[in-house]
Amino acid sequence: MADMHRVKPSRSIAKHCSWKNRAVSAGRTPIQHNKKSRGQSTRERNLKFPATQSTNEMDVPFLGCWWATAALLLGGVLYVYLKRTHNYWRKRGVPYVKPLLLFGNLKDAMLGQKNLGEVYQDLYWKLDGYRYGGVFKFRQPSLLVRDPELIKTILVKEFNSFHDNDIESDPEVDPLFGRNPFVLTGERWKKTRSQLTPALSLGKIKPYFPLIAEVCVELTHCIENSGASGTEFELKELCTRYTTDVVATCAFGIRGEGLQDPDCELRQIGRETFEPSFWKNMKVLIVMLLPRVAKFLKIRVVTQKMYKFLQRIVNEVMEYREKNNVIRADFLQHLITLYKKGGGTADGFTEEDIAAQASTFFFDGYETSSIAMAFGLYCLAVNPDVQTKIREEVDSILQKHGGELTFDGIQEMTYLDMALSEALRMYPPATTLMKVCTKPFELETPSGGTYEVEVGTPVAIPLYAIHNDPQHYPDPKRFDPERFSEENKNTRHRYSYLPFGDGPRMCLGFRFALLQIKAGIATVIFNFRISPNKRTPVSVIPDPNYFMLAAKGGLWLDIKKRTDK
Ligand code: HEM
Repeated sequence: MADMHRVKPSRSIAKHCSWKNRAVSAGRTPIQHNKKSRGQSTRERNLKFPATQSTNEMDVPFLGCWWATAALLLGGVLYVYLKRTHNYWRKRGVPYVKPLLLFGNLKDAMLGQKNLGEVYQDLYWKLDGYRYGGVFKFRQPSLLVRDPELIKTILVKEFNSFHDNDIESDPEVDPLFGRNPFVLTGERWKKTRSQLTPALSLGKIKPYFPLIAEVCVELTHCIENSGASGTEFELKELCTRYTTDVVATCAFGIRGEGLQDPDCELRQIGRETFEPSFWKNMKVLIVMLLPRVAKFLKIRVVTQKMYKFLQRIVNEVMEYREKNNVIRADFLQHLITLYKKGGGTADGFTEEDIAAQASTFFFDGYETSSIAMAFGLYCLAVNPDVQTKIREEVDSILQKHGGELTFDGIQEMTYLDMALSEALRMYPPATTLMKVCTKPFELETPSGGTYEVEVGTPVAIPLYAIHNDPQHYPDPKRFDPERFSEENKNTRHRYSYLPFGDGPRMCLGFRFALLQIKAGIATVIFNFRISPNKRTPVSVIPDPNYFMLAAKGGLWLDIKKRTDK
């Protein structure tokens, strides 16, 4: 609470007084200066002039003075510009966290000292006791929302006032990412969302399941045949190779090779985009936090090399299917159907849209899912009793379905569902929802007045902080799947759990994500035993150089073949 500013009328008098005192002491400065200038100013005393000087020689210090004055003036203007917004929340009677001059409240994220989720968690606690408060995204005032009921209002009830995500990408500059529903706004978002939604309903993803099951077989082979020192694996890397292959087969219609070859082309593309590094993180943070700067600097999330690669594979597969009359139950087929219906016109669904939306699957789906799967397995390794319970569930359901991993079987694994929900609570891959106000909206201030959220105001919903708040989840660091039993779920506010967001902009691929993650975890638990080793972190430290949530140093553990099957 130390650096949080609350608006209390009685304090404003004190503030006036200190302001007045400063003005008086400032008034003294010229007098002191005049005293000094009776003789020589410090600057003059430090300058050594020759006994006789021409006027031209005298120009040098004069020029120096000129530049110094200009620099001072410029610095002053910049200072005023950066500082100008700092009164924003105080003037509106909104509790807020005191900003720093350049970074606002995001210094630790921008300097790679803390993960963005942790930065928003710190701000969340500084605003403890309030439903919402003001923070600063650099110099831009933005809202941080704490109260689940208010979150529901923003995401669902008053969706029209918070319609868009706080991110911008120009399709002209970044043709693939610029078409991603996550960055689209207004009518264009609505149209694209309605085109893609049918392909990701529970009924529509059921036919994808045999493709996922094939990758699960590859996953088993991969674990049996590799691993540093035989049994040691880094979970995030292993799970990313799995989700790379699932995306390859379901979204691009090709056989993935990530589990066979960790350096296959699609995995390289993924690494180029997502592997934690200070500069990559900086690029993505600029796109996420300073969308206008990103637009001005023409920063691309999808590099030219990736763009060409993704475009090429989509074109090749389309050509092959066209020539050979192949129709396959996958996401790409859905996109091809949309293209054919739209006639490929600029107004309809174009060829570039096919590549863009197949890439959406890749960019929005594969990394988030591999993070969730890795944390899910980590939680089971360090909680062997839960692992045993899940193994019993998987064994009995597989037996019921003739020893096969099936779509229906996965839906019956209720304890696995509870355990994965708990892992997503503790470690939500997307740590913060970033919305923007699109229509003025009134909020009550703590003093009983009102404040109108202005169009363009960013709104942060800090999922990582809310999911780890003991008020919603007592003893939040304890992994306890029972929190997600039907009975226990009903004891807390629904909007205190949002790993996939909610409302009309909720994650489009959440059903698919849960399906592929559960299939992957069930495969590992059915075939192997997983246990911590010397390198397994006792507690997870979020990687500061990563815009999502990943464990610094990785999630290492042992995976050994089951002998009791
Ligand atoms: C565990 C895995 C995943 C997590 C944790 C996750 C999380 C999220 C979150 C938090 C959002 C923002 C929701 C909001 O603003 O309310 C989102 C949006 C989105 N996700 Fe996911 N996601 C996952 C997997 C996937 C997959 C597999 C796909 C694709 C098949 C996908 C596609 C999308 C799309 C297209 C959006 C933008 C939706 C819109 O703005 O209309 N996600 N996701």
